[in-house]
Amino acid sequence: METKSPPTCPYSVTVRRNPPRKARPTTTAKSRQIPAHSSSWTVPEVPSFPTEEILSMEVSENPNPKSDSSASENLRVFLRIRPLLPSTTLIRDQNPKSRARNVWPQNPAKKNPARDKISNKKKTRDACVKANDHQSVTLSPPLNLQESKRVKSEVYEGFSHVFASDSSQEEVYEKMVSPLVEDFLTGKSGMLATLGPSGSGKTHTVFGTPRDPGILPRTLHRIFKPNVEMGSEPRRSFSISIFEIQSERKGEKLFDLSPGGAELSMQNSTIKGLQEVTVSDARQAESLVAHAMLNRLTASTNANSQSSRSQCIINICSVASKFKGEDDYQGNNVVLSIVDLAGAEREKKTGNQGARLVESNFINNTSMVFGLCLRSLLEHQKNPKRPLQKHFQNSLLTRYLRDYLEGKKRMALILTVKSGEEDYLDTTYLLRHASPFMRIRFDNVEEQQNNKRQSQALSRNERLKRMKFSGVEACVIEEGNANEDEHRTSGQVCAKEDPKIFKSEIPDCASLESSYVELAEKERSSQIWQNFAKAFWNALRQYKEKLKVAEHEIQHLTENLKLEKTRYVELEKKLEEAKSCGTCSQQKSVEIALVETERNFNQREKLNGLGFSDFDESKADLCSSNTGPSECHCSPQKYDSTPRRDQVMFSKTNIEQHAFNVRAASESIRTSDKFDFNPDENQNISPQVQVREYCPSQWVDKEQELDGPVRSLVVGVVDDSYFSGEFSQQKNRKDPIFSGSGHNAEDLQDSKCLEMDDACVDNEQVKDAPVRSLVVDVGDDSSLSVEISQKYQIDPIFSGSGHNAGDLQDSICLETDDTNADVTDLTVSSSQSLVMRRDESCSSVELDNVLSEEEQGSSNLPELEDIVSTKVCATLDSLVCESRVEKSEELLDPLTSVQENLVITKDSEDVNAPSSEQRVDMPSKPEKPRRRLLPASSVLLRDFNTLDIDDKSEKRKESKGGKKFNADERNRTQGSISLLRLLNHNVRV
Ligand SMILES: Nc1ncnc2c1ncn2[C@@H]1O[C@H](COP(=O)(O)OP(=O)(O)OP(=O)(O)O)[C@@H](O)[C@H]1O
Repeated sequence: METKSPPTCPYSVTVRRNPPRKARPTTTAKSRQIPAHSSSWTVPEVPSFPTEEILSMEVSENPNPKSDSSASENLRVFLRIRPLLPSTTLIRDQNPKSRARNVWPQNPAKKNPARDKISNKKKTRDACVKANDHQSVTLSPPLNLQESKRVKSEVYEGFSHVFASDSSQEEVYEKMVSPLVEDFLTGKSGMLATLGPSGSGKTHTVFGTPRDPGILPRTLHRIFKPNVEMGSEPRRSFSISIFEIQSERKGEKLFDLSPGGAELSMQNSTIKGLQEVTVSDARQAESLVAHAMLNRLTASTNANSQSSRSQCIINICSVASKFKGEDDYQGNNVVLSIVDLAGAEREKKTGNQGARLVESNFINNTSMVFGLCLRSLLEHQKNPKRPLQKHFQNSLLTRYLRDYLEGKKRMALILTVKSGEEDYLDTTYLLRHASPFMRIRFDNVEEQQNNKRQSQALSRNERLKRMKFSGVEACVIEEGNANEDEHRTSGQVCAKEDPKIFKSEIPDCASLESSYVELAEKERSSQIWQNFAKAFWNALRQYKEKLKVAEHEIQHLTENLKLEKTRYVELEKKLEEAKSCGTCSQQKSVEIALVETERNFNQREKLNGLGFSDFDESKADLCSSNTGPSECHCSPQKYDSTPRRDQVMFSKTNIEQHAFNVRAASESIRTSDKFDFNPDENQNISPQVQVREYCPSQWVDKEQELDGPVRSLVVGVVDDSYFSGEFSQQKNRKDPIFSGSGHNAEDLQDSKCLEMDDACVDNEQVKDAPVRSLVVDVGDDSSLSVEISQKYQIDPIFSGSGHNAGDLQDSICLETDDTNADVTDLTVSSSQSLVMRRDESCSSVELDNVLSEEEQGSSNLPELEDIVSTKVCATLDSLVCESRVEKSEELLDPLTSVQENLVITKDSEDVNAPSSEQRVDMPSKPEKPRRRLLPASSVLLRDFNTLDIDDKSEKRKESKGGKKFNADERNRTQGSISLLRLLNHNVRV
C-alpha cells in the first residue's frame, strides 16, 4: 500500500516512542483501518498543539490541594476552668459511702483529715489559673513555687474558647458542642473529647447532673428537638452506642454500657458486639445514657470522690431515613462521638494503691498515648518529612480513634483544669502539652466525607482539562473508581451483617479517604503535566527564536558568499585580461630587462656573446638587425621626465660654461622593414651594438656617464662611409665596451681619431646593412648625442641630446681622410635649429632657438623654461659640415628622415667648439663639466608625445622622396603606427 508521508513541518518535533504495544482490537480501531484498495486516503489532520490552552492555564504554585487554608480547619481546643469548690463539698466527696467502690488501700492522705481540711481551705482561697478572655488564660504558680523555683506566670492563648470557672453548662454546650451538633445534623461527623486531670470536671462537663445537665443530654435534646424551620419532623432515626475501655491486669478490655451490654472486642478499629440502641426521642436517649452512667466504673480517689476509672465513648449515629422515596444523603453514616476520658492522676497526690494504682497507670498511659498521637500529628503537619508515628497502636482508645488522631476526621478538645494552687502542676502540665494541639489542622474533612458527591459535582471544564492531560482513560478510571467506591460502600453496607452503624462507618470512611487520596494524586499529576507543558512550550519558543537568528545569519553568510563569488569572477576576468595582455607585460618586462642589460656589462657580454674587443661587424650587424625593434621598446622605460629635469639642472649649472644640452633621440627609424614592431622578437635584441653607417671621414666618439651604465656612441666618419657604434660603460669604469667598431672609449679618447683601417668596416657591407641609425655622442663632461638614422646611407637623421657645445667641440672628432680639420658647418634644422659650425681647426656649433614655422605647430614642450625640447628633423642637409657635406650628401639618402628631440640650453647659443688640436689635449683638461647623456631610446620615448612622425616623414619623403622610397612608404607608415601604438600602450600601462 502506498502511503503518503505527512508533510514536513519546519518546526515539528519528532517524538520516538518505545515499541508500540499490541493494542486490543477495538471497534473504533477497526473502523479506522484503511482498506488496502483505498488510494484516496488522506492524511488525517494532526491536532495542533494546545498552546493557547496551556498558556491560559494558571498553574498554582503549590500543587498540593491540601495546602488550601480555606478548606482546612484547625483542631478546636476549649478550656474550662473548674471552680474552686468549698471545703464542705470536698469533705462530702470524701465520705466513705461515696467511695464504696474504691478499693483498698485507701488514700493515705486520709490519715490526717485535719491537715487536708486546712489545705483545702487554702486552696479555695487562691486560684492558679484565671481566664484573661475567651481565648487566653494566665497560669500563676503558687507563692511557694514562685519564691523557691522562681516560676513565673504563664499565659496560654489561642483557645477556641475559654470557659471560666463561673461558666455554665449551657454556655459550654452552646459555644462548644452546639456547632458540632449542628454539623452532625447536617451530615458532618465529629468528635468531642475531654482531657484533663482527675477531678477537673470532665464528667461533670459531659454528663452533668440532673439539675445541670451536661453537653450530652443537651445534644440529645437538640437532636430530637423538632425542626420548626422545616415544618415537619425529620425523617431520621438515631442510634446510641456507649462503651468503655477499662484496664485489667493483662491489658485493656471493652465493655458495652448499654443495657444488656457485655465485654466487647476490637478488630481493625471495629468493635464487635457493640450495641447501637436506636432511640426515637430524647427521653429514650437520656434513659440509655443514665443506664450507661450507672454501669461505668468509677472509684473514689483523693482527687475525686467519684473518679472515672475508664474511658467512656458515646456514639450518636444518624441512621439513614427516606423522604418519600428519596435518599437523604446527609443522614447517612454520620457519627457524633463524645469521649469522656479518665483524668490523669498523680500517684503522690491520689495515693492509689493496688487496683487503683493499676487503673491509674492505665489511665495515665491512655492519656499519654492520646497526647502522643496528637503531638505526632502536629509534628507531621509541621514537617511532612517526619513520619506520622503509630502511637495509636498502644491503646484501644487511640486505635479506635485513629482517624481522628491522624487528622482524617474532625474533632474538638475540651481541656478541664482545676484552678486551685494545689493543682498548679497538673494544670501547667496539661496546658503545656495540650495547648499546642490547637495548631493541628484537619484538611478537607468535609470533602473527604462527601467525596462521592464531589466527584459527581466536578465541573465540566475540569473534566475536559483532565481529559486533555490525563487522557480519557484517566477520566474513565476515575469514574470507575467512583463507581467502585459507590458499589463498595453499598456492598459493605449490604454485606454488613451487623446492623450496627458504627461497624459500617469505619470502612466507608476509609474508602472515601482512599478515593480522596487518589483524586489528590491525580490533581497533583495534572498540575505536574501542566507545568511540564508550560516549560516545554517556553523551551520551544526559545529554540524558535534561536532558529530565526541562525537563519538570519545563514542568509547573511550566503549573501557574503555570493559577493565573494562575484569578486572572484571579476578577478578571474581581470586575470584573463592580464594574461591576454601577457605579451605586452612580457614585452615590458623584456624592456626592463633590456634596460638592465644595458646597464650591466656582464649581461651584455652574455647577450652578444662578444666582448668589446671581440666585436665583429658582421655579428654586430646581425645584432643590429634584431635591435631594431628593441630600440623602439627600450624607450618607455626611460621616457619619463627625469632626463628632462636632469637636463634642466644640467643646463642651469652649466650656463656659465656655455654648455648646451643636446639630446637627440631617433624615435622612429623607418628606413627598414625591420623596424616594424614585433614584440616577439625582443628577446634577441642587442641594443648595445648598432651599426648604422660609416661616417666617411671622422670619428665621433665619446663616453657618456650616467648614473648607471654609461652609454656612449661613437660615430666614425671615414671617407665616404659612416661608422656608427655604441659602446657601454659602467660608471667610473675606464674600460667602456664599444659595440660596433671594436674600439674602446679610451682608445678613442686617447687617439681622438680612429684610423680607418681599424675602425672602418667594409663600406659596401655597411651600405647593405639595414640599420640606418647614426648616433653622435659628443663630449667628455658634456656631450652631444646625435643619432642619425639612415637607410641606404642617404639622408641621415641627426638626433642629439643636450650637452654643451664646448664639450662637443672637445669631444667631437670628425675626421676625414680627405678634409681633416676642415671647418665644418653643422646645422641642425629643427624647431630650435642647431647650427654647428666648425672651422678648420675646430668645430663650432651654433644654436638658434628659433622654431621653424613648419614644426612650431607640433611643438609640445613648453614646460621647461630654459630648455626647449622640440622635435627636430635633422638631416645632414641641415646639419652642414662644410668639409664633408658633399660626401655626406652622396651617401645619405635624402628621403631618410628621423625625428629627433633636441634639447638645447638657451644660454648656450654660442658655443665655441675647440679645435681639433685642442681636442687632442682634451683629456689633459683638469676641469670637465659633468656629462649626462641619456640613451637615445630613452630620449626617444620621453618626448614621445611631441613627435609627429607621420607628417614629417611624409613630408620628408615627399620632399626628398624618390621613387625608391615610394615603394616603402606604406611600410614606414605602418611601422610608425605600430610604434606609436606600442608606446601609447606602454605609457598607459
Ligand atoms: N464546673 C463545675 N461546677 C461545679 N462543680 C463541678 C464543676 N466541675 C466539676 N465539678 C465537681 O467536681 C467534682 C469532680 O468532678 P468530675 O468527677 O467531673 O471530675 P472528673 O474530671 O471527671 O474526674 P475523674 O477524671 O476522676 O473522673 C464533681 O463533684 C463535680 O460536681
